[in-house]
Amino acid sequence: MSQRYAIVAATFYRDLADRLIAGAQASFAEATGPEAADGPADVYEVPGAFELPLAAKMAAESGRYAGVACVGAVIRGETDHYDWVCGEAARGIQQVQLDTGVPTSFGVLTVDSMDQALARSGGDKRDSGRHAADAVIALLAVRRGLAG
Ligand SMILES: Nc1c(NC[C@H](O)[C@H](O)[C@H](O)CO)[nH]c(=O)[nH]c1=O
Ligand SMILES: CC(=O)[C@@H](O)COP(=O)(O)O
Repeated sequence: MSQRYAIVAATFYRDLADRLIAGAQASFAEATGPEAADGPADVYEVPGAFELPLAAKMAAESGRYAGVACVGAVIRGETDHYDWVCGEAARGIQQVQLDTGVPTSFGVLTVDSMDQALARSGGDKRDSGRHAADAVIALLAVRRGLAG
């Protein structure tokens, strides 16, 4: 039975979420191979990045997934709301993986503009969705290495 993964996506910016999900799915599919014909990752959606940690915790504790990739985009506005959303998403996601031992990655764009977000979701800068899945795969490889 090939490993299964969860992608938890904040859809505050729908188009950016779709780009990030596609990147994560591509990475998980490459890691799993063709046996998972319907794709090795299940996608769960939440309204915004602030909800990512609890959804990731639910997925990690379900026992169904080898790892969880969290994706989303937070774009700075006029107030300090950006700081609170980003900070709590990052802190919460990190706590999930430390508490559960299930690799749970941070693929949340924290940017000042839509252009910056587009460039980092499969544009000319990077694909943070793919990187989030890559990080899950890498942590699972560390565990396999330690298991001998
Ligand atoms: N401004 C952005 C948000 N804000 C919403 C919060 O994440 C949260 O859903 C709300 O406070 C209710 O708890 N979320 C993003 O993902 N991106 C943003 O730019
Ligand atoms: C990141 C945010 O929450 C942001 O979109 C909110 O915008 P504002 O700070 O102008 O209220």
